[in-house]
Amino acid sequence: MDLPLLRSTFAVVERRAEHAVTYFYSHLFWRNPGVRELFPEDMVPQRDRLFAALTHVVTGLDDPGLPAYLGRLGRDHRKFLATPALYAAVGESLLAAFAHTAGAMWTVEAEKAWSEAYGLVAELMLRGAQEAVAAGEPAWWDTDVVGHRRHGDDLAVLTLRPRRPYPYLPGQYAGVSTLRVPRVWRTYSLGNAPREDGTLDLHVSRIRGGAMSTALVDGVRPGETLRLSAAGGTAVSRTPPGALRTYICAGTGWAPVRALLEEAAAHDPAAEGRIFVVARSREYLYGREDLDQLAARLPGLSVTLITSAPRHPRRQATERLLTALRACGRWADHDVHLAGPPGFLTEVSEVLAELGADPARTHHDVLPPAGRFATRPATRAEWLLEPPAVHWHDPAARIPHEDRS
Ligand SMILES: NC(=O)C1=CN([C@@H]2O[C@H](COP(=O)(O)OP(=O)(O)OC[C@H]3O[C@@H](n4cnc5c(N)ncnc54)[C@H](O)[C@@H]3O)[C@@H](O)[C@H]2O)C=CC1
Repeated sequence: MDLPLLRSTFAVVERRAEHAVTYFYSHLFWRNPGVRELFPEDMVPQRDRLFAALTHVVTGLDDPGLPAYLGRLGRDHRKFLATPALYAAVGESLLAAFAHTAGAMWTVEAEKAWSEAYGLVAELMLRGAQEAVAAGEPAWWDTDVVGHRRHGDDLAVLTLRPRRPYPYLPGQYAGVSTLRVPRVWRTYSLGNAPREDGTLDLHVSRIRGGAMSTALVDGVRPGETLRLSAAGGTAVSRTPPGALRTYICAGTGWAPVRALLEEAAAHDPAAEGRIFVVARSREYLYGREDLDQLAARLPGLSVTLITSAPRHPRRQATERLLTALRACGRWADHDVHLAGPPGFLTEVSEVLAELGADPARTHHDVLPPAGRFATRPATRAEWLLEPPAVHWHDPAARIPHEDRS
């Protein structure tokens, strides 16, 4: 495959990404009546996602990990009802959009290189999907909502009972979809270690204008059905029994940490280390009872709760956390588990590295990809060639202007 040619044409297309994406979707929907209904109503996040995904593929074409990644992606895309015919239609429209946007750069060689590259991507994704079918894995898991507990105006913990066994590890996340917001999938961490009755918790923080989080916090009620996609994420426990560890979470980042603590309480109750729970204010420190109970089962872990002072911006809590982390020692000996808003993860990881924590032992979910569109919140949709990273929503999207700092 002609990588330099792929990259040089992509660089040209990328400069007119907005135009290319508009052309791509218009072409796709015009040529394939019926396909529009497979996509969410709000297409704006789709546009960002498409280019984030293309960037990932183009930059990673020579990455030996790409086939496995694309296989997982294909397996996951069954939830979007992605058929081989749809993969072919997407490829055709993508090439048409590139040809239109790249102008004089779109030579016969460039078209051949892109056609081959897309063919390979589609083949690897479809193979992943076929393997999942062969293994008997469903495209998604239907679950019944059996509990819905509010914590203040913006937070809710939903309890779901999957209708068939749902495999996952503590610390992982799942795509979630509700018919209240058709065809939209959002990622949420699973808030408990697997239970005997199979139920699992989602912790949801409402974002302003966020259709999915608003539906889950305000709308969804027990008795309704939610769909879950296959669990993903590598921020699972790798700490050997007895080794030191630190758990740091902010906001609903408490969910995966809670799951990891449940796992530790069951299998490694003598674990030693520390837990830091950060929230924008005392009212947002939800789940205190659970934390107290888990702390009692894990007496070797010290617990520190950190919030912003009343009427102070929410990020003051992060500054307070960083002060507390600087006062701790032996970072090189600790496995660290981090969960929370993307900006929080970036800032805390950097400080931890400065303090001597080993980045290879600092575990958190992948951050949203950097790039041209990265500053826009990608909140409510996923589709073919979704971006590589989990799109935790951008908390800035829900901070009122007067509270930004
Ligand atoms: N596995 C993971 O990493 C998980 C991540 N999340 C993400 O965590 C966030 C939770 O949202 P909320 O509960 O509403 O939290 P929030 O918006 O109330 O933030 C909680 C605290 O995080 C810190 N923070 C927020 N934005 C920051 C930034 N840009 N830089 C530094 N510190 C920052 C502040 O101290 C704030 O008080 C969402 O973005 C969600 O997508 C949620 C669950 C799991």
